[in-house]
Amino acid sequence: MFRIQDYIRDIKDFPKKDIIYKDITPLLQDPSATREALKKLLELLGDQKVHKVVGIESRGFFFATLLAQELNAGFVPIRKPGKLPFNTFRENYSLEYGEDVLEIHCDAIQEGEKVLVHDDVLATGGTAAAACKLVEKMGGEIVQCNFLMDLDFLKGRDKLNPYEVVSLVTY
Ligand SMILES: O=P(O)(O)OC[C@H]1O[C@H](OP(=O)(O)OP(=O)(O)O)[C@H](O)[C@@H]1O
Ligand SMILES: Nc1ncnc2[nH]cnc12
Repeated sequence: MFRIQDYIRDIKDFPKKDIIYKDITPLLQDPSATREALKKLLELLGDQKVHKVVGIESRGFFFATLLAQELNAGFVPIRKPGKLPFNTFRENYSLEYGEDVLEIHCDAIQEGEKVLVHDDVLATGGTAAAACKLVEKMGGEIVQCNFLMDLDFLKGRDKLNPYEVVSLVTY
């Protein structure tokens, strides 16, 4: 039986002391495990219509592009500041080990589009909440926020209260 946790390894004190970093590169290296994880994310979405899949830099990009292909939806990157070449909207946020800004292209989402937000890890929820704010500012409707894993002790779900939140494994 497929267990995603068998493909996620803990790296102690990365990128800072006292952080146990959840590394998904073992999952990405294994095509059948990647397929299984993708299948499970799609099962959790069900038959909800999606126009755009938003992936959050950088680890959110991997599965967001796969999800977009499977759903016949567009892929939209949300990136760290200064990386997107066209006009952007931006949002400040804080995360488990620092502060940052996220940006999205101003023409990436149209009013009324249904949007799936994907990232690899839900930790404090600051990143995903900022991504959702950007989407909603543009008139997008969040269908679901999905994650490979969530770190329950950091209470990220509390920041995503209005949305449906799913993940493949909870730590
Ligand atoms: O729920 P939060 O506390 O906001 O944290 C979760 C975010 O932290 C990680 O990204 P990171 O900023 O480390 O960037 P990376 O994906 O480029 O490694 C992870 O991929 C999520 O995007
Ligand atoms: N512990 C963690 N491991 C991997 N990504 C993260 N993003 C925020 N916290 C994280």
